[in-house]
Amino acid sequence: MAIAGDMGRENLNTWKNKVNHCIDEAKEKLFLLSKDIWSSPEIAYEEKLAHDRLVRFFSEEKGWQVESHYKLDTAFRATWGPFGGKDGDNVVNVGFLCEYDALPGIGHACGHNLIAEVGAAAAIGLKGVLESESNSPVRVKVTVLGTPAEEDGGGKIDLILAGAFEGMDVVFMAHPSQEDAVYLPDMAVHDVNVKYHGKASHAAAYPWEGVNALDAAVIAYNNLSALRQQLKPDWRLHGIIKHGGLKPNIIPAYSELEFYLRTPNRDLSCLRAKAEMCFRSAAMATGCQVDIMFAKHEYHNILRNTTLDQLYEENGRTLGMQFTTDQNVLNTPSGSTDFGNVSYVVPGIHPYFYIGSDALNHTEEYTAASGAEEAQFYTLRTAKALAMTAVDVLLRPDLLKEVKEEFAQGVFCEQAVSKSAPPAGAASVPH
Ligand SMILES: NCCCC[C@H](NC(=O)CCN)C(=O)O
Repeated sequence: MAIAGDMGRENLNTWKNKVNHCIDEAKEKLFLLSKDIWSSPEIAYEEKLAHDRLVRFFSEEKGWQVESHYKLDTAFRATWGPFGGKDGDNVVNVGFLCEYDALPGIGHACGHNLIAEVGAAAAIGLKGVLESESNSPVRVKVTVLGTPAEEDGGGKIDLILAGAFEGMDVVFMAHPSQEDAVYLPDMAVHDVNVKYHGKASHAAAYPWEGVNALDAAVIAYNNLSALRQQLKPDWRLHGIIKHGGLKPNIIPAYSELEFYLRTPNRDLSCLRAKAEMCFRSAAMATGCQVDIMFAKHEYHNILRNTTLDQLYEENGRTLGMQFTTDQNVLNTPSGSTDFGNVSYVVPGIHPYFYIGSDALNHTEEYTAASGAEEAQFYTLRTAKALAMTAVDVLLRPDLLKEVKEEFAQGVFCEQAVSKSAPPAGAASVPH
């Protein structure tokens, strides 16, 4: 790949070193930011303190235009630039995403405080080098988007629909994990909430008068467990009973289930239809009424951009990252993310990073690891690799074009696959 105009490899390296220097200079305030978010965990769409803390962080930095409550109550946007290039040049808008929602009950067990820190650090690093190198060959704008509600709901999808990603050329974020990995296969997911309505009665004196909603939930749960054997190995179906009654001697008049349905690509219709039959048949068996409510948004799988992946990997290696080569890890579904939907509207990457602990995400041990000082080295190293990748995109001519061409091709192929899939609905469920 060529390197911009008269800017040779040496210049590219100078820029990258400067990015790293700027991030290192800010490390104390970045740790404070992350620690504050970690100390007051808030669940999806309720991240008021995290929102305020991030807004304060960018307001205290020079030169950022900060919009609090940007399109969503707990979203924000901070922009800097355009800067460099020549008046009238096309502006390259580089986006960094911050997540900051926690899980109910166990705090920042997925390390989203570190995701916020990575986004902030990478943006500061990129701005720092652009400011200090007055000879940027391209006109650049840096956008930080605070995206709430990844664990539940899909804040990024709300923001896509509200136009928040329009005009962005490329977008970066990274997610804490057990290893450094440029890409792990995140799956499409659709959440479903199911309510059974029965009839209460004295469970010993006149049980025949009751209609047992807990039985419906249990039958549905078992139906889905039986279905699991017939699913493809890389599909996932799992859930909880959220409400199962009030007391053993009251036949439960109400029960509630919450399930996640996941497949490796965007077409969830087959799994959705199969699950729906499991829920409905449980209602029939018990005589309950059932309400099946699929979530407003489906998350898509991540559309990969290998051009960006390779750059990130090269940059990560220069910083000492050892990317996993374990095929089990690389090929096993790693959950889901609303970044999947972003990856279909803007080219981007969502690498995973080691945080200095073998604890597994969504455990109390991971919560502890996400708040520990030991995670800082790895978090800032990840931010550096992302910002260095942004530098590549800005300084190497034709690279952005390549990134965009791969993106367009990927979207086109995915659409072709979706169109050839059978229509959604129970009638199309294969046996
Ligand atoms: N409501 C469904 C969203 C679940 C998102 C969650 N995300 C992560 O764990 C991030 C790592 N991929 C999940 O997959 O359960």
